[in-house]
Amino acid sequence: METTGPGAGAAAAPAPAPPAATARPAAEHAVAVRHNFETAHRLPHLAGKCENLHGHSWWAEVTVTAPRLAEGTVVEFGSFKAGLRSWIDTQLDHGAMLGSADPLAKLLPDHGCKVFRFGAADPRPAERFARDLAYPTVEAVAELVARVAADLLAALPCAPGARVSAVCVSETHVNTAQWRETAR
Ligand SMILES: Nc1nc2c(c(=O)[nH]1)N=C([C@H](O)[C@H](O)COP(=O)(O)OP(=O)(O)OP(=O)(O)O)CN2
Repeated sequence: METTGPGAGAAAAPAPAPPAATARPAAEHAVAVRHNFETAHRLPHLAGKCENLHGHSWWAEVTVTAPRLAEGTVVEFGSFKAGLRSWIDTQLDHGAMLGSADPLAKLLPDHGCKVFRFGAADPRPAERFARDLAYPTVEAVAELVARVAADLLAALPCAPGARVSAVCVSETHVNTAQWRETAR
């Protein structure tokens, strides 16, 4: 009978635990695109000067992240930018972003003005992205752009696991808001 060697005496050491299913990769790739738009907004729920209809030169930066590349890219810049720019220019640029409860949201379109409504119970197709966002604060605009960008990305060829992970929107040189992905 064998009395020495592996397996004899003390119990075998437990096998190392497999990586947790939720483990994040050690590194990821991220690309970002920017676009600007000239758009008015009004925040009647905030006291002060933002109750006035006023305009800003807005910038939006959208970051797309993926754990690995496909054909060397996360997503091809040109096609992603084309979709993002087209949506922003059509829906927001040289228009006004207003809460649907704002009387101007009814008045301005009656006078031929371009209006994008936040919190609309009867949204146009593009306004559905902002249906649960009551007023066009910078924070809400960042969340809107994140939803629009995710919708555009879903229709494009891109790397496996590619997703919109962050959006930064600025209304002035000193006022910015970031939307960031948390749970995955
Ligand atoms: N958390 C938020 N606060 C404010 C928002 C917002 O979207 N989210 N928006 C505004 C107004 O839109 C306003 O245009 C900006 O206000 P404010 O920074 O106070 O105004 P100025 O740009 O004139 O300020 P400076 O002093 O010139 O920096 C308000 N708050």
